[in-house]
Amino acid sequence: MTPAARVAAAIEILDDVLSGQSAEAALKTWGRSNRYAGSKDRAAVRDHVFQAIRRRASFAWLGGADTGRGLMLGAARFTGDVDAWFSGQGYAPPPPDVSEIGRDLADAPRSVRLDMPDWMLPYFEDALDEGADHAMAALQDRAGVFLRVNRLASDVDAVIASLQGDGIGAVPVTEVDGALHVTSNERRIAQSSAYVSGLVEVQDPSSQRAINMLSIDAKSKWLDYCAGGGGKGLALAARGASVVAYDIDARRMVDVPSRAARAGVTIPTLATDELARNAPFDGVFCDAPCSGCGTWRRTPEAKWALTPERLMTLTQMQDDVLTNAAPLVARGGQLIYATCSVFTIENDARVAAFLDRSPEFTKVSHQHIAPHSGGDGFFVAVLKRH
Ligand SMILES: C[S@@+](CC[C@H](N)C(=O)[O-])C[C@H]1O[C@@H](n2cnc3c(N)ncnc32)[C@H](O)[C@@H]1O
Repeated sequence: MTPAARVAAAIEILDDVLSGQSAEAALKTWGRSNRYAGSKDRAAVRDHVFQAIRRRASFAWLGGADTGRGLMLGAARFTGDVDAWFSGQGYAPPPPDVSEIGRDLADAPRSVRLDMPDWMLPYFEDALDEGADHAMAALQDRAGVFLRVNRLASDVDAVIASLQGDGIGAVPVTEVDGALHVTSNERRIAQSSAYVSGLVEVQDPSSQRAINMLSIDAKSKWLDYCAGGGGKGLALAARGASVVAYDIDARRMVDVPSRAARAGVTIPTLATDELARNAPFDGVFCDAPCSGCGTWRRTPEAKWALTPERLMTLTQMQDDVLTNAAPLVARGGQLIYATCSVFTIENDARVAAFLDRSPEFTKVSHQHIAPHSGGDGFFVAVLKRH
């Protein structure tokens, strides 16, 4: 496919997304009916689609319409590719006509320039003050790919050499021990021998930083309470903890046993009625359900889907998680509350409300990580039970 034909494909897919399909579903449907497209074409089309969703407001402003064509025309005006992408030759979309007037981004409202729903601006300002615009701007572009070196099985230098052998470039992330930034051929990771043999896991450096700051005694007993795919539990196990996993939706944990086996550890999964009999735990890690606003570079559709009502529902779920997890913590043990959000209402405010109703816990430390730190936005608080 020519670069312009890829843009034409992105326009078609974006129209499906704007009419309500998820980007993954729309990409899949397009892929099925365009089997001639090679892996590089598919990757390029996917990148166009996700970037247009990340920058939906500013691209629509520049392109003159909130449609597939408007967004890609805005993308072309943003990168200076209008003549190359919109030539009308071959499979290229037709050139812009007089009605498709672009507007100058300098004249756009701040929420459009930052590609953020208007109502969310105060939430970013409240949490990040001067850093708010910088954080929102960081969410306008694609995230990097990062790995966690499995310290039970290898070390940073050996992993970098192994990845190099598979043609993949990676460098250590400054200040996050054991984290690597993949600098080339990131799409080969899942086939690389380092990945297949469990020397690395894909994990954002902010999550790694949060686990690194915890004090974890060897063989101490930990519960990954909102386990999902088990990312946090795997990192806890790599620190020497003995880990079990729980998620209210057991189907989300389906990959936990195989990921654990690949990493050379065992992480049993528990059902709700098994929690109490396996308690108490030295540590309970609650990676709570949240807006995910710190990760919106990876999940840009979520940025446009969040509503004030949904945010309030999430805070209730966060309170429930803390309330239900607290009795599972041993006396002297740790309760960890984490989100991939930067909003105060999901972070400090939830911890404060929990401490108010739970006098047997005190806060030991907490960390806010903004999404312009190199990794995702993240929050972690360490609470101790007396
Ligand atoms: C942020 S995700 C977890 C991501 C996961 N820890 C990881 O590293 O990949 C939040 C998870 O919390 C689960 N969850 C929501 N409410 C819960 C509750 N009351 N108790 C336990 N898990 C809950 C959701 O099913 C979801 O899988």
